[in-house]
Amino acid sequence: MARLGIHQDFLQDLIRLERPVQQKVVDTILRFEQTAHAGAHLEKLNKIRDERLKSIRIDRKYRGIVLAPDKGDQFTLLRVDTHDEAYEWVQNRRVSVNMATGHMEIRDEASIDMTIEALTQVPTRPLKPLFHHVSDADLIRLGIDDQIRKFARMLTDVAMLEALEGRLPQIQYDVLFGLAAGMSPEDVWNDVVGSAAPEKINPDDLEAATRRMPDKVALVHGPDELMELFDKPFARWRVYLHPLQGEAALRSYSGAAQVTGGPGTGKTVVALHRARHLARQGGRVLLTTFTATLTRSLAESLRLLEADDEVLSRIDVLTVDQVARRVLDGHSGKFALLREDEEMEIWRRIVRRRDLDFSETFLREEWRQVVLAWEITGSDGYLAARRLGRGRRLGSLQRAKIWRAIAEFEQELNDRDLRTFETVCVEAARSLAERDGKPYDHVIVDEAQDLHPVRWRVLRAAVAEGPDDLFIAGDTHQRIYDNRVSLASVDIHLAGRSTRLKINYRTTEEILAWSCAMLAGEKIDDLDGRQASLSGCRSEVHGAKPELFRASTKSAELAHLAETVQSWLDAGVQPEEIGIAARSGPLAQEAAAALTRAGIAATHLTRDKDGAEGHVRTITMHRMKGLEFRCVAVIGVGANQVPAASSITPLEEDATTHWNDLQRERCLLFVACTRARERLQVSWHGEPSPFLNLASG
Ligand SMILES: Nc1ncnc2c1ncn2[C@@H]1O[C@H](COP(=O)(O)OP(=O)(O)OP(=O)(O)O)[C@@H](O)[C@H]1O
Repeated sequence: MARLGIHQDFLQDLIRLERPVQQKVVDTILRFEQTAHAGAHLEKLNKIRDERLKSIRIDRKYRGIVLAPDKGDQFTLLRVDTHDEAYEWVQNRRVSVNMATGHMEIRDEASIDMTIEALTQVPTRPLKPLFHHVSDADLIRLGIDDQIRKFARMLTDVAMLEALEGRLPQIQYDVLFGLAAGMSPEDVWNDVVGSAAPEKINPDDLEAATRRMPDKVALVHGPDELMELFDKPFARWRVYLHPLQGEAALRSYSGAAQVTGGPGTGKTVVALHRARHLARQGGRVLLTTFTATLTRSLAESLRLLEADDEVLSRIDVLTVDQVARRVLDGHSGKFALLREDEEMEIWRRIVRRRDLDFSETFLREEWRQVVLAWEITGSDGYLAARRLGRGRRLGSLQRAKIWRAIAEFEQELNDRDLRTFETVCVEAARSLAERDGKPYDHVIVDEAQDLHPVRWRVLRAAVAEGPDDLFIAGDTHQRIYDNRVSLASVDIHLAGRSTRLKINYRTTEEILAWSCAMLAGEKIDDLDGRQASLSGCRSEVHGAKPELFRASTKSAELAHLAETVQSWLDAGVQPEEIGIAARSGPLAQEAAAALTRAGIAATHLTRDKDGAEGHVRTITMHRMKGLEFRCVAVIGVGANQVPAASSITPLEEDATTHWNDLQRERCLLFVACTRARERLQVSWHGEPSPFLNLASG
């Protein structure tokens, strides 16, 4: 039976078509797949360069463009447009196989030929060729074919290359752009070409070429899946998986493994596919992360991915704290949990009573980051502790005083039978470690960068050490809480079982590059004790540059926000596809009120309040994690608001924590900006935040 693959770019176009046209596209595709001689539906086009491109009739006005291979029965739908537009597109295009990646690629062959011709006419000028430093052998190895090589050799300036962006096959353009920017062929190979080339590439076998790119061309199984794909085009991650994503999600590992990568590279998608894969094999799976909001969104996505209730019943989607509470409820019964402000009050009383010259925040962090993180139980251990990650040097006498204060705090919790989230985890980890039977066969962690060591110990103890025990997805550039860990210190050893994803599927290249520039020069550790890197993280989708707006007052900033949101709505963006992020809850709330006053329905999202249908969402930057929007406005990015002064430890109190706090605030802004799919506006009143990348907006 003929199979029709759907190219992902086409799916994006489809969202823009009117509903009745979408329905006709679905009908056409179903008819195509149901007939024995699928080719019979296809029309040959005259005067086109590549005869393997055929047209398919959708209705009187619309045509589809289908790649029909010379042999085989796998076809690929590349485009749907009005008759004239579709014909204009196809006329000059040629499809080929990239000899480095083995993938199918499309170029505007006519424009490239015309440019070569025009350049040949220009009298030679004594300018150095742009690629004088790159040998033909390197160009060929990087997949630059004859036509593009001829073009590349004529260039003397990168602007000439940029003028043909969108007309060259994308990978070949990126290769040349990287070389022109001074990257070595090795770096270009690693960052652009990516994975190892397939062994044997047949330049004429387009069917094999499309099979090698499941993240771009998905073969849909049956009409239901097809309808669903059209109904929920944003959930296309269910069927389009990059080979690296698929491999990371489905392979067997001899022990703990991780997937890393910059924002929007599909780490959560991999975690979801892995959870389903392991549950389908009969395993009891824990899919976990650090906030209840994120678990809710994971659970929803999982239901999109897997319809079988039996498989779903084998997957628990819980925060680590929920897992720990379940364990304790099981053997200690109900217990009282301290809120953070109540806990601070106890520390404050201890500081006053003992007349200490340390703040309550310093003591609490010393307890969390040294005593709990390193499982210190006695004064000897504390006096000898290396206090990694803490910046203030402490003499023996100071340590002794601090230890007395910590012991008093722990005693008070004990006497009053109180627990904090962390102590619940400590007890749960101990209880789990003593058990022979573990509650799970596989533990999958998303947003791993934000878990405290005590939570890691719960997870380590919840699954027996062995093949496929722990699978960890995270990106330390997006760490937005105070928790740092080296996995080896909690007995999780990755031993090189790590995959780094590089293609961002959420954001445009313009938004991604602008946001990444805010982290340039920051030294950020990964979970394995090495330095993390965003190099090579890129998006294949282009769009408008981020817009920066400086207002003189807060009300002028909010008035400008209302104008921007209105212009997005006027352009056809749905209200719920717009997210407004602010550093503080009150500012996010004010933004919702300002929008409402301007006649735009808006809701401020909180732990207990989801956005209503037809409402724009305003959210704190912390709550942006796990969400994404077509259009994002980040507001209040002024020097007085970002970083938030109250979240920064004074330099004189603890220098390391001070710098860590600043880095975390910078990462928080990075997270908020990288939630935008298509449009990003960043605004402030007064002086701009020192983190802002003012240069290239
Ligand atoms: N192979 C793919 N094809 C199409 N879309 C994809 C693919 N992989 C991921 N996506 C989409 O990209 C977006 C980001 O994916 P996901 O949330 O998994 O990334 P992430 O790496 O976990 O992001 P972050 O670290 O920023 O939270 C989602 O909209 C997802 O649907």
